[in-house]
Amino acid sequence: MVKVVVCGAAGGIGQPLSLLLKQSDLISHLALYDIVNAAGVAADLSHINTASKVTGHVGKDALAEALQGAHTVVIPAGVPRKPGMTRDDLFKVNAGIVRDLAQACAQHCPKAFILVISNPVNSTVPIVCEVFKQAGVFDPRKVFGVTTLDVVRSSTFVNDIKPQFEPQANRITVVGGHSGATIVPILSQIKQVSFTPEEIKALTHRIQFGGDEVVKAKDGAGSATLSMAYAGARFTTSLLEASVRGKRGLVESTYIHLKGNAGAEWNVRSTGLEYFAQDVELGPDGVANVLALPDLSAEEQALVQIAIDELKGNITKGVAFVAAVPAAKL
Ligand SMILES: NC(=O)c1ccc[n+]([C@@H]2O[C@H](COP(=O)([O-])OP(=O)(O)OC[C@H]3O[C@@H](n4cnc5c(N)ncnc54)[C@H](O)[C@@H]3O)[C@@H](O)[C@H]2O)c1
Ligand SMILES: O=C(O)C[C@H](O)C(=O)O
Repeated sequence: MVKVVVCGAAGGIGQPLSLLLKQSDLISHLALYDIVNAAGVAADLSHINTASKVTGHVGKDALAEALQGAHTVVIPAGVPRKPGMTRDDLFKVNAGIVRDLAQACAQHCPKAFILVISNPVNSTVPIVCEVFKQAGVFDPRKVFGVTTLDVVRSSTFVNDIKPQFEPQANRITVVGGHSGATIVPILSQIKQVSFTPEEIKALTHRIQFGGDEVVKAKDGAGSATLSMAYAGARFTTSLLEASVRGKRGLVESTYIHLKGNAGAEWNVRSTGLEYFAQDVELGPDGVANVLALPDLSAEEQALVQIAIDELKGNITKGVAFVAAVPAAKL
């Protein structure tokens, strides 16, 4: 029995993500939770003739029942950006939403994998970890900031200027975090095609600010939802393949709590950070091994340093929020 819960399932990401997860034969129960409309989304998806059962759970009183027995909880709950906003501007609304959902997870499914999509990811992942630490149930192998969209964009944008680069076949490591300058794609890894320094600069900038392209094009109607649903389903599927099916060698870039994860000592030493996005090998219990950073060009080293400086503030902000305003018992 593999129960996957989507918190924020009626939203712009939640609906297409739930549709994609309904197609997975790794999931036997898909539980859709939201403060509105989850019953309708669940009724709709439940008519699809794939193996999983779908249930809808609406409002805070239904959260415990949604989370009970969860193997994996995916969290895209919260408000998206409008033009002119940074992801950090979302903190004042989303921090409390994520903290309370994390508290409920710590209480009702403490062993579940928690996949955080809600922005600002650089701070919301520390919020989840701090809540789990307070509850005495924290396992650093099991909490993930979903940064897969940066990886997906990297392959797509490289292919846009180098058509011979196959975007499906080639995964690019993206390290750091998930916002602007904290997103550092390691383009020097790419050996199939070559770039001029100007191309590297332009590509890096486009990947770092890819989210802004969508926010601008949607013009007040939100941020990336469909590409995010694709990326979220890809990460969830990789994790399920590793943890349920026992598939080995699956690697994804993801933002994690470094300390307590195998292989992360090097990253802790080189970044001085508690959290960092990096390639990890997934296994039966989540993070099996944090891979060492690949060799970086001088430009990438400078970008990582900029990311580290910004991440420090993002992490401290999330940790301080939980210390100042502990989650309410649900
Ligand atoms: N990690 C990434 O790469 C990435 C990519 C795109 C968007 N995002 C973030 O994902 C979040 C959601 O984006 P969206 O476009 O789906 O927004 P949306 O407004 O369309 O949907 C959000 C959903 O969350 C629900 N919600 C609000 N409070 C809730 C609560 N307490 N419990 C459960 N559900 C709750 C809302 O009812 C809504 O259905 C935003 O914070 C956005 O910035 C992250
Ligand atoms: O840009 C955003 O605010 C949403 C998301 O983080 C993205 O990268 O598309």
